[in-house]
Amino acid sequence: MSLHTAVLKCEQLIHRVAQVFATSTSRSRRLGNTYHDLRHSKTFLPSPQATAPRCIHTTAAYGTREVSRTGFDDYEAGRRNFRLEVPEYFNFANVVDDWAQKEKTKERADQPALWWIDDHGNQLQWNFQQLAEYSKKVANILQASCGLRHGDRAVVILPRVPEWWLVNIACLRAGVVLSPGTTQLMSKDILHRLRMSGASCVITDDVTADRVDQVSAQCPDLKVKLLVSETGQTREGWLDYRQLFREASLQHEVAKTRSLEPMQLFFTSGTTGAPKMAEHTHASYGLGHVITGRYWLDLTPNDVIWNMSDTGWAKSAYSNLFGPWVQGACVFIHHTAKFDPVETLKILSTVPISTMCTPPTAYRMMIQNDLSGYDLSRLEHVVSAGEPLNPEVMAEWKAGTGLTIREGYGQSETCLACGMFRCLDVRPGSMGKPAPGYDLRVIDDKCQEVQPGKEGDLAIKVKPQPPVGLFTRYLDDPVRTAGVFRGDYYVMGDRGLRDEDGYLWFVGRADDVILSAGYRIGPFEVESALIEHPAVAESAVVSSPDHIRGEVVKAFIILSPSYRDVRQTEELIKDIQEHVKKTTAPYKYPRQIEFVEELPKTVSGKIRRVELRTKEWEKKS
Ligand SMILES: Nc1ncnc2c1ncn2[C@@H]1O[C@H](COP(=O)(O)OP(=O)(O)OP(=O)(O)O)[C@@H](O)[C@H]1O
Repeated sequence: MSLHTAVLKCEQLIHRVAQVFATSTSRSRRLGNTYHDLRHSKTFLPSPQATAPRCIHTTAAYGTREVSRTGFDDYEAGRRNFRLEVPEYFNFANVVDDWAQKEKTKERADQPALWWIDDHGNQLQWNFQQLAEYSKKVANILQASCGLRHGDRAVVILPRVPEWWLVNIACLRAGVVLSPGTTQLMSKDILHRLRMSGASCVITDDVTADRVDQVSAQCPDLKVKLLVSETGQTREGWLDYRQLFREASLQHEVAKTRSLEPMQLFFTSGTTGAPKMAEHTHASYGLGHVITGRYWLDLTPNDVIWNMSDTGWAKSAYSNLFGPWVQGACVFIHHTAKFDPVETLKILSTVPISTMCTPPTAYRMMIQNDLSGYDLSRLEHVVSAGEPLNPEVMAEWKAGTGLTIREGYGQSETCLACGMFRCLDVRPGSMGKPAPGYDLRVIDDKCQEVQPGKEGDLAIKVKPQPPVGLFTRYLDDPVRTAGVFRGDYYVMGDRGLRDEDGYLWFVGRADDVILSAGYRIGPFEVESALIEHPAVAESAVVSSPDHIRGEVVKAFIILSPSYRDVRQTEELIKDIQEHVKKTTAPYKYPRQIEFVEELPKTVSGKIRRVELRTKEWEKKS
């Protein structure tokens, strides 16, 4: 099947996505701009009509559904009718080119596809035509200057600069397999990634270039280094992206990539141990994220989405690239070193962002502020993923903004596997229902589905067919790959349960579940109870060894600002414990509490309970 006939056979998708996958057109338009001109250019601002429609928040309670604009209105029927057919050849760069073509023919309004700002007041907006053209130049840099060939691998470690998006699309165009990394990586991590991925090229900025140079001699596969300097500097042993960009040709033919050949390699967050390298194909992420963009994010070409994920994680591919652009939406980026809740709220008040995707931690920090002081009326759809979302946080956000946060659940190994889709009545604390195309179940050790209300392993049925979005393997690690499959299932490493109505509830990562005196206790439930206490800003709950119960629940707590100077900590501990006993089943209350200034987190902001637990057990062994 050719690209032209690559069609998503989902009832509601057929018309639209068939157009998206239609022929790409190669065009040539002279660009007089240098890089710096581009960065500071204000090409256009979306007209008021082009911004997302204002939402009238009529949902007084969580129970009310919202009208989905692009996804489905009837969950069961939508799932039943969903088909995602994989053609023999597929390349997402053609989707970008197709939107570019639609802009020319006015089928898509002339509005940004990428809207970028930084902390210094710089702003940039590119439409799909510009994205298509600039990424063709970068594809030529990769092939002609870096000497990369179809199938070669490149590690890309860039902060949230516009070049990250160009390099992503350029790698697709050239058939180069991209492995993204976060700028927080140090030399040792970079060495590990370069070696594990076998990359022949590294693309990075000034800061990380230093770290690469400390280890590059130990990477025999690494042939070429491409510097994307923010300051315009050059560096010995590195190709200069800026210079090459100015000279690169605009003519480029998209590589003919098979749907099932490797496209990207993602390192997992390392929440539970050393990061694993999950391999995805052109189809698994390029096509699989139709579910993310259309059904969960519910995006249209008129939407502006802000996903705050770091460029180094799979989540960025979810909601910063494939999900939005398959729908023709605009990706908004704020290039900043650190998440600042007040700055975030200010941006939401001034930029017409319609859809926000951010982890629970960010919501937890934002609700510490008086939300009524910000005009958040343009926000229409808000989602959360990466960690479980506490119902208390949801309630406070709802009280302050009128908006319901809808959860999504997925991994680097998958696309969105489960979500609180807009057509579903929300149940706070639940992750929603399985995504279209995903047969996500709760199973026991013998691969039998467990009864509603009973805890088990969250697992995706992969036989007779795995869902399109599933990874192919952990690179060069057949043992680990085999270890995550059980019978007909891919076992996700998380524990959960399903209620009578088919909603899924996250209990905890398999390793984080606490076994105390015969009870199984998920940390999330205890943390959700704790955060309802006014003294608790954030917490992490782990097991601690106990000679009678085997293990007990221990909570590490960051106090909220008004409690930081409290002296009677014993009294406060008792009060918090009593509160938990009243809020959830008493056996779950934390018998031990320790107040801390901060919690260990992965660079993607997830709490590393494994670190606290290990220290706890080492301390007492
Ligand atoms: N909505 C959610 N609720 C609860 N947990 C979630 C949610 N979304 C994602 N997660 C957690 O994040 C995990 C996926 O994250 P990711 O692929 O980045 O790697 P990781 O599991 O954090 O790291 P590692 O596998 O290296 O330990 C899921 O398996 C789950 O544990």
